[in-house]
Amino acid sequence: MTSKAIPLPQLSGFTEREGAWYAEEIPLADLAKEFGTPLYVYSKKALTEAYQAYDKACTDQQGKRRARVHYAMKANSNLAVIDCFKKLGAGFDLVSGGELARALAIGADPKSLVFAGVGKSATEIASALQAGVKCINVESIAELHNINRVASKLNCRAPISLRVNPDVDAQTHPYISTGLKGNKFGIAYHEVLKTYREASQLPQIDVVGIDCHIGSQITTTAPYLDALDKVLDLVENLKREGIVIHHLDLGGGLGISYSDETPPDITEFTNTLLNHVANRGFAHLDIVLEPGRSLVGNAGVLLTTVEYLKPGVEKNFCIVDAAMTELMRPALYEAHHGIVAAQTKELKSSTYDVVGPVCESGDWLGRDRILSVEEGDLLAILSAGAYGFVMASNYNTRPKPAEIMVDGKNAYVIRAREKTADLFASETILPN
Ligand SMILES: Cc1ncc(COP(=O)(O)O)c(C=O)c1O
Ligand SMILES: N[C@@H](CCCC[NH3+])C(=O)O
Repeated sequence: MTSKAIPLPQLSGFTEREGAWYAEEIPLADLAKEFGTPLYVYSKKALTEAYQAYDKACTDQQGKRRARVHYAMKANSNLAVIDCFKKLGAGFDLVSGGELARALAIGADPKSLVFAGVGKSATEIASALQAGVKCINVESIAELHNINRVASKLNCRAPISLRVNPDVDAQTHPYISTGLKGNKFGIAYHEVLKTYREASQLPQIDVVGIDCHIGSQITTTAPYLDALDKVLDLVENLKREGIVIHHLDLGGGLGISYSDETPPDITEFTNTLLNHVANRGFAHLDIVLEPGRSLVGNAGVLLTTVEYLKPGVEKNFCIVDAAMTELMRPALYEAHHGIVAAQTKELKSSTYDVVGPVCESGDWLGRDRILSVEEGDLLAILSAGAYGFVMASNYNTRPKPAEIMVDGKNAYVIRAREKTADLFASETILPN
């Protein structure tokens, strides 16, 4: 039936009732029938609850706001998803001109936007300044000077913070660790004070904040507190030098449970960080949080149909119609996602590697899964709401799947399935 050996994550938007899996009030099988597979399905309830947990923890008992959530839309940037968060009161963390365009397309307040990224182009910097974003998080001295030049050309001032690389081990997968001195992100800790001094002398630059983001899928608070202490030490030193910091951006990175991980819950995590800031005497700062995965990861599943069962010499393969092109995380990080049959069947179970049709041996979605399935059955790949569709590709000329948002008994197409002909519509062949 399911991969019994490995626990499934706790989900609020997706439940099993009498052997059938539902997205809120709709059986997954009905969604697959109506919209086809592969299919991304998101639960509005699940992402709303996650946001509200952050929002509540960001408000003190007197109702005073202690921090603001700027959703890191890189995790899932579908307009319907970001619009839900905007309506709930979120700002956004951006990493490209494309994400800026998405935020502006849904009418986000530019003053709710922070813009990070190691390689912002002059065009992207200009768009952010023209839009009037809250802050550009600067990741190198060279970028700082480029921002100053662009602001000078536009005859405006650029609000900036420096992204500190605190050299703290987030104890996560090496590909998604960002706060170690060997990572490309942020300004080396020992160079931060010097760079702030330089920034404060530049004619078009306004120093407004300080920023730190140490990685993703982090399951303990200890590395956050280590990084926070280092950042607050810098804020103290800057104050002594007369450089005033107005906001403190603590980044994102809180992990979710894909199977048996036990990250702190959103409330505990947020309280621990904000109480630490307050205990060190910095509660007056405007505090920014940039969660991505913890808001959407467990609010989405990827539905896929079993094409063939292929008994192998060493392994049995369950070949499905989704692939690494739809969900790249297993191929890229050997990431685990729970996989369940959308409808339980009384069949003999077997152990399978769940694989896609793509022409790569790395094209797998789950390994050694115990499943009771036959051809044509529907599987749900769990915890696929973050870094799922956004990392999809058209490799092997595969159209990207549709995305659906479920709200109670209603399902909405929030992105239509791509059409094969559109994939090469902008290509041209030589005249002869
Ligand atoms: C600057 C920045 N902020 C926030 C995030 C969101 O991280 P997560 O989805 O792990 O919460 C990321 C991604 O790691 C990031 O690079
Ligand atoms: N894509 C990564 C997270 C990257 C976070 C962005 N810095 C994942 O799927 O886990």
